[in-house]
Amino acid sequence: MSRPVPVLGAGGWGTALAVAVARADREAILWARRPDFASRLAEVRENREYLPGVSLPDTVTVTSDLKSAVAAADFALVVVPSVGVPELLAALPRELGVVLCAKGLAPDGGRLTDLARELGLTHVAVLSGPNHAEEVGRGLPAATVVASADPDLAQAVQAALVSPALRVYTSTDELGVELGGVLKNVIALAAGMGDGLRLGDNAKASLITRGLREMGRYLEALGAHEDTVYGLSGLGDLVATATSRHSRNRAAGEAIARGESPAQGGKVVEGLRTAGLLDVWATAHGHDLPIVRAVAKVTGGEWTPAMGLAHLMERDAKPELEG
Ligand SMILES: NC(=O)c1ccc[n+]([C@@H]2O[C@H](COP(=O)([O-])OP(=O)(O)OC[C@H]3O[C@@H](n4cnc5c(N)ncnc54)[C@H](O)[C@@H]3O)[C@@H](O)[C@H]2O)c1
Ligand SMILES: O=P(O)(O)OC[C@H](O)CO
Repeated sequence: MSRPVPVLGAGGWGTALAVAVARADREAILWARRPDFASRLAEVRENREYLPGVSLPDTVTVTSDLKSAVAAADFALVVVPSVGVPELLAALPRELGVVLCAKGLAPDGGRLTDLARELGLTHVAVLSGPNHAEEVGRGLPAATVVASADPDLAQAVQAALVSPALRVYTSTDELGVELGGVLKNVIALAAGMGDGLRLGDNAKASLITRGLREMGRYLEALGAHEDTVYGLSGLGDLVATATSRHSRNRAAGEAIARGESPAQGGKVVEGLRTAGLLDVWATAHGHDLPIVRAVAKVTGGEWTPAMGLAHLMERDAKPELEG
């Protein structure tokens, strides 16, 4: 019999993934950090704070006891915001497989997969794609990618999630899949700023296209497969996030451009943290990421959104395919 799948983190995405596991005819153990929150969720069977309107199936159990949640598992889905990933990974048994689902960076601006390995975890995978929790939780059709250097782990995760509502692909390009999800949040913030400034459809399409190019250049320079950026974790997630009414990153960008707070009701907006980390890291390593630079300057309070726009529009004219 298949073992239950621990889903560590009971925000919107963790809750939707636990429901997806149940839909794949597997038992899920949903771990929430706060005992009172876990008790309420176990009783009410609906995550009213982070994913209202989605009922937890009977095959999802809820706990705040991390040790018991992972005790019988081969692997766990790690679904807390990137800022909480180091502490959570440090508390897990070294032999456990970890599937990193956060679309963010480690505190030093590096990759969460590298951090996991530095902590002695050797079975590592990432899960990423155009996957708004609000839709996956409701069983609307979606596709996603699990990438790992360990093909057995990737296939085990695929089997634990695949259902008629969720098509799960595998990939060996862990770096490309991981960083696609990280970068698209920053481009989505820029798209939201464009919405807030009422820049129109041409601007949105141009930003997505040049954003994809910026992502592709960066990923390839770091060693990703050249096609990964055109897959679900790259183009797919960029489109889903830059255009969706569900996206917190897009909505945060729109709020900034309107002079409002980017906060999204206590829900994580990864791009706000990523933009600055990525700008510093990319600049230190000699990469030119103009959209990331503009978003980092705006979210860091140094530039207005209009200055960010000017930074992008007034760059030197050049051939499209050159950089
Ligand atoms: N929401 C989505 O549609 C979606 C889809 C794919 C990926 N993601 C990614 O998944 C990650 C989690 O996002 P989410 O939407 O579930 O977030 P969320 O804002 O809905 O919820 C965050 C959850 O994590 C908990 N949390 C916060 N800090 C923590 C810490 N230090 N340790 C343990 N738990 C902590 C919160 O209490 C809450 O339960 C993010 O990196 C996000 O980019 C989200
Ligand atoms: O709501 P966002 O902007 O964090 O995006 C959620 C997912 O990453 C979309 O795939």
